[in-house]
Parts: sequence; structure tokens; C-alpha cells
Amino acid sequence: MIPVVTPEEMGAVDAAAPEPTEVLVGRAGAATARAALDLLGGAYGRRVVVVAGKGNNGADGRAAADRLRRRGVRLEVLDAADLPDHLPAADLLVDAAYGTGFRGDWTPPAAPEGAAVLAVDVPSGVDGLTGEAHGRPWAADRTVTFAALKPGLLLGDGPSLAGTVEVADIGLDVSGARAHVVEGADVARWLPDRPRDAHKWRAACWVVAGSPGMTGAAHLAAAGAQRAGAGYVRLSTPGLAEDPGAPTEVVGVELPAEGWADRVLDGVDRIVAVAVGPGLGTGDAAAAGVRALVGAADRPPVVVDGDGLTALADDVDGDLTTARARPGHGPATGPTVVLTPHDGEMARLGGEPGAPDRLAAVRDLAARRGAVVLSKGSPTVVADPDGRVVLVTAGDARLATAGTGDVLTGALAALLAQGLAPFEAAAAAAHLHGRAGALAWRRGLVAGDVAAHLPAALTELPED
Ligand SMILES: NC(=O)C1=CN([C@@H]2O[C@H](COP(=O)(O)OP(=O)(O)OC[C@H]3O[C@@H](n4cnc5c(N)ncnc54)[C@H](O)[C@@H]3O)[C@@H](O)[C@H]2O)[C@@H](O)CC1
Ligand SMILES: [K+]
Repeated sequence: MIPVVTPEEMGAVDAAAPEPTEVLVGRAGAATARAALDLLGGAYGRRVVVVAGKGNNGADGRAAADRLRRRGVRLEVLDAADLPDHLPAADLLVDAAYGTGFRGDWTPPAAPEGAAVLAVDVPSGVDGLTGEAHGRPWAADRTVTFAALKPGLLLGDGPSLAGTVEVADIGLDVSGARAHVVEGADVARWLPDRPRDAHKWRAACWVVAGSPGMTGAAHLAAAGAQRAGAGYVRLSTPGLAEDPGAPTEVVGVELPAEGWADRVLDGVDRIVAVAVGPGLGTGDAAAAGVRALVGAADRPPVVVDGDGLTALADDVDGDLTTARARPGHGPATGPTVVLTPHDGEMARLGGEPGAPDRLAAVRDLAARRGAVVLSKGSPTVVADPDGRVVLVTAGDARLATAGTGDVLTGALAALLAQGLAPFEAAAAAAHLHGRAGALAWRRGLVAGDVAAHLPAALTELPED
């Protein structure tokens, strides 16, 4: 996992550093110079313009300039507060105007034509916490950031303005980071090895979704569960007796339209995880069923999505979602519910989808609900009630198509069923789901394709 540290947290890390700022600036300058040489493909005779402000970000840029000059680079250092209307011609522009200490708007003159742009720590003018661009910052080809990623490089305008982001170690201790970006190696580590004596019941899940006449979401969720490694998938659409369109390998179990939660609770003996909500409808019986199931003290871990989330809207203090799983069913401590809202559902749950500090907003909702919250988006943010947060950057705009959320819900249930704790299951599901989309078609992707490519996403994980 790659640590992500807010500018404020970075201040504390900095204050705790045993070394003086000049030493850190020297290392930051060295890392910047290395990235510059890499972008330039050489040193001698190359033209570099460094725009440096008066803070530490500017100091990093000046330290880099000193190193590059010694290597034979033709260098010009310009003061960010006093720029000409036209910047001199250059092969590379180093943007060290402002870092995380910037306030206000930054609309500099155009970058020299044809010059690559290297941003120091963050593209100047981009808020290190929110990713919001203030003014019209330069779009960097590459950003070299120090010690840890900053949320602003991953959120809002950050990803499109930062280019390729590289984290340089400058000797600061970020082991206390509360947020991380998930990598494939993490997912590989969390997934259990399939034991030699594996039998289908080891990873059995039950998808309760859909409504009579509306079974698409249920089928997609079931397919997501199958393709993410569930050994056995049971599917029930309350009030629907026959479901000939369900995936072949799925085991259909009939549930009544009303009072179905008790039937689920009676039948979960060998079921390790439940998914509830997609396409269930917002009628009273559906909502009552969700509340009864989620609030039962005696249920397996459960992932709640779609209409299931609407049913929980009034449970503002998490009285239902903090219910404990039955002994032997799910984790002995920690949350047993995963909520997977998109922005609209997050607002319905009392969360703040548009909050400038998105990590804090998801963390707050998780704490209030006593549940893991997976906030869908680019990136997807997963928070545990204990304050841990992960960002999943694997997904992209291709996933913004109907039904992909249902596939994610099923995949998450399958990972819970394989024994992952809710926080890791949510992070892993989001990662695999994003990778499945990326491994499928560039255009014309439908949700079923995402499910179909989950095995490829699992297969490409590095060997643990
Ligand atoms: N935190 C750390 O541990 C380290 C931070 N470093 C660098 O330090 C940066 C943060 O440094 P600073 O806090 O000095 O802040 P910055 O260098 O980001 O800029 C703040 C400076 O610009 C001024 N300023 C702010 N808004 C302005 C505006 N609209 N117009 C004109 N001037 C404005 C401020 O008064 C201050 O002097 C990081 O982004 C990183 O590049 C590195 O030097 C290495 C270590
Ligand atoms: K900068």
C-alpha cells in the first residue's frame, strides 16, 4: 500500500523529523533533479526553466536547479512572484512555485512550447488536500512528491494535472499514515490460498436482490460473486418463484415477497456472506426485510447496496449496521456490514458526498454507521469505522455504465465469503472490479463484461 498523507498530517510528520528542513530540502531537490534528468534524457546543453516560489517548495526547486547546473544543464531560475509574460524557451519547465502551503489563485503564463513539465510535490495551485485547481495551473507530465502521496494528487483535478506521480523517500517517517492507495500486491496478500481440501461451501454466499420483473441487477450481482471466487452462489429475488434468466451455476431459492428476512436467517447456516439490495425495490416489504436482516444479531457479514441503502437511510446512528455477526460467521471484532453508496446514496445515508475533504467525509460516515463504507467514484474510497482509509485508483470512466455497481456488490460478497475482513474485502473488490474493467474493452463495455473479466483481474495479481 502506498501511504497517503494530508498536508496537515505532513506538517506533523515534518515537525517530528530528526533532521533540519535544509536536509529534507536537499533530498527533495536531489529527487527532483533525478526526475528532471530522466525526463530530459540527458543533461549537457538541455535547457531547463525552474519557477520557484518563496516557500519550501521553491527551495526544493532551487536545490534541484543547483544540481542540474552542476551537470551541465543550461538553467534559468525565475521567481514565481515576478514572472515575465512569456517564459523563455526550454526543454523542461520545473514547477516549484508553490506546494501545499499555497492559498489563492495561480494563473501563470503558458509553459514554453514543447517543454515537458515537472511538478514539485504538487502542481502549483492544486490544493494538496482536495485536488481542487485554483486558477489555471500548469498540467504536469510528471509530479515528484515527497514521503507520501497527497490526497490532492488523487482527487478532483489532481490526477489530470499531476501526470505520472512518483513518491520520493526523503527520510521522513510516514508509518503513521491513516490512508493508503491499494496495489495488486495488497489484494494478493489478503486473498487466502485455496486450501487443498477446498469444497464449494467454503466460500458460499447468498445474493438477495431484484424484484419480480426486475431481475437484471440480481443476475449481475450473482455473476460478480461467481467470478470473484465464490464456491457457491445462492440467489433469491423476494416474491419471484422461477427465474429462468439467472446464471446457470447459481442455485435459486424462493423467498416470499414479505417477511423474507427470517427465512434468510433460518437458512444461512452454511452461508458465509450475504449481499442484499440491488434492484430490490423501495417498497415497504423490501425495506422491512433489509432492516430485519441487517439488524439481526445472528447473521453473517453482509454487503448492502442500492435499494438496501435506501432502506437504511433512517438508521442514522448505525443501530442496525453495528449488529454483531453470529459467532463463527465473520470477524470476531470490528464491523460486519459493508455499505457501498454512490454519491446520491451517500447523501441519503447522511454522508457528505461533495465535501472538500472526501477522505474525512467517508471516514465520518463509516464511524457513525459502525460499518465499512465504500464510496464509489474515481477514485473509490473505502473507510473503516476505526479510521483507516484506502483509495482504489484501479477503476476509470469505463466503469460508469449501468449495472457495474451490482457486479461490485456480488464480488464483495464473494470476497467476504472467502474470509476477508470487511475492510479488506471492500478494498479488494473495488480493485479487482476496476482492473476487470480495464482488462476488458476500451469502449462499449457493459456490466456483464466486468464480471466476465474478474477472473483475469484475479489471475494478473502478483504471486504472494
Ligand atoms: N513537509 C515537509 O516535510 C517538506 C516539505 N517540502 C516542501 O515544502 C512545501 C511546503 O512548503 P511551505 O509550507 O513553505 O509552502 P509552499 O512552498 O507551498 O508555499 C507557501 C509560501 O508561499 C506563500 N504563498 C502562499 N500563497 C500565496 C499566494 N497566493 N501568492 C503568493 N505567495 C503565496 C506563503 O506565504 C509561503 O511563503 C511542500 O509542498 C514541499 O514541496 C520539502 O521541502 C521537504 C520537506
Ligand atoms: K509545485
